[in-house]
Amino acid sequence: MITIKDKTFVPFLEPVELEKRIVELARELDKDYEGKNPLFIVVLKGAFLFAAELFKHLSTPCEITFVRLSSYESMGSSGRVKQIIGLEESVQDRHVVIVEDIVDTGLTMAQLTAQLSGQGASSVEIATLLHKPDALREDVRIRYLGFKIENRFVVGFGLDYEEHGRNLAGIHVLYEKGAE
Ligand SMILES: O=P(O)(O)OC[C@H]1O[C@H](OP(=O)(O)OP(=O)(O)O)[C@H](O)[C@@H]1O
Ligand code: HPA
Repeated sequence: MITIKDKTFVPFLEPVELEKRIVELARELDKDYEGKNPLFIVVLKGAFLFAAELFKHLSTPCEITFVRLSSYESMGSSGRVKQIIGLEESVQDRHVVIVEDIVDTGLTMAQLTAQLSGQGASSVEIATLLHKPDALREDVRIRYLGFKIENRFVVGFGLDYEEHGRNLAGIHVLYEKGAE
């Protein structure tokens, strides 16, 4: 068990499990994007560790860029997506892969995919480490998925609770009595 601020979290996905699955995702991406010079767009802050691990194992020639979007406040969605750092590159006629840490309500991904398609990308796919199907409120199609998880709050491996816990090597879930 670990304590972050006022909350207790318990281990949920170990670093070795994460790495194993991320290597598999990198292999799939290598196969699907060979010769396509994809543009990977990493959504900061949460996706920084997933992206780092993924790109270490990816060998297809590609470009990597970053945006910073924010919608989650404390332990819930604010219902609005703020663009803190936007995209510098043109996506016109590019094969784009969004690299995200988690798809929760789907609001962030629904807005970003619509924006990129509207800007003339040839294709837009989502690669996310985690997804909570029971929390989804938008029509979002995930092409590359690490783990489907229950609708419970998680931290670690890039994900935060009130900006803390991003540096944890594994994913931890909020401890709720009776939910273990
Ligand atoms: O599916 P949704 O309900 O839109 O939630 C997912 C988004 O929420 C988190 O970002 P957050 O707003 O916490 O910013 P951060 O990445 O800087 O922590 C996460 O990194 C996703 O981008
Ligand atoms: O479960 C979560 N934890 C941390 N950040 C998040 N952003 C969306 N869902 C989550």
